Amino acid sequence: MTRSQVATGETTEGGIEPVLSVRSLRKAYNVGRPNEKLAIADVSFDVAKGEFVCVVGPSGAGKTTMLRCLSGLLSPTTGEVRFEGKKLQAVPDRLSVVFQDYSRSLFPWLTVNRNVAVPLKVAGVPKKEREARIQEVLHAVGLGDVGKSYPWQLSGGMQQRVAIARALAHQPDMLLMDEPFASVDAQTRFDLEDLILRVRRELDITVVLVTHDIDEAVYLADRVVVLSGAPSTVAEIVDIPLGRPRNQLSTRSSQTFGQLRSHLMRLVTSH
Ligand SMILES: Nc1ncnc2c1ncn2[C@@H]1O[C@H](COP(=O)(O)OP(=O)(O)OP(=O)(O)O)[C@@H](O)[C@H]1O
Repeated sequence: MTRSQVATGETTEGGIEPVLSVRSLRKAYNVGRPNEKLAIADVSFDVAKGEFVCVVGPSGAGKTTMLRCLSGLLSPTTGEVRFEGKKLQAVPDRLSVVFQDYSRSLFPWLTVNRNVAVPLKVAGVPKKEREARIQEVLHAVGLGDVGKSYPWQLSGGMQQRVAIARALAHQPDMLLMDEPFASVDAQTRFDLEDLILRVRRELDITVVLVTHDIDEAVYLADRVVVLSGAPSTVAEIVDIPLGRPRNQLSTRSSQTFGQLRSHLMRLVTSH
């Protein structure tokens, strides 16, 4: 399947399914009540296996609402989301979500090892395998030696690494991330962006990441889905033809990066 086919949602004649398919997604809150609010009017796009797709849009465009619909945490009002060919009814096993607020997503009374173990215990992974996987994912996010610490003993960036490790522990095919680096300082943010690019490459996972930061979207993505203001539609799906691996200094200072950034900036501010 070519990139443009994925962007428009076509499948090839051979019928290769995208890993995630969003069709005519519409989401209203408080339907039938005086405070009914249409957050998403009509959004369609597909994500191919192994792709990194970022979603940007003006504040209040419905980015978080959309991500919740993509994860199965919220049901669309109309339209559908398919993950690995199946219509989403609940959060599927092969999908993990990382939210912005690590301080609320980690359990402060559990050590790092035990925080990462939670989804594995829920999934019934045997103790020995659980311990091996915890070591593996903590090592992958550069936290091999803090397993016995508590989250509150770690910096914000380290806590978000724990949240990422926990999301990776049950070996998802797809990672959904909602502003995952918004609560950390600029240098830590760059480190975490590079971390997620490396982990995604090493573990061969598909990523959809919502961000309000256009530079971050261009730096990370293969394609960027730009939402219009609420109630949102897709303003444009922009290909990011920057090579990989990317580098915080050289990629961000390239001419192509600057052109893509300006184009996206115009799209987001004009909607
Ligand atoms: N639980 C809810 N009940 C009612 N309205 C909601 C609810 N959650 C979100 N909304 C409304 O839906 C619209 C989209 O909100 P959402 O948080 O998805 O946007 P966003 O693009 O993520 O915003 P931001 O960039 O500011 O984080 C907003 O007008 C918001 O007030």
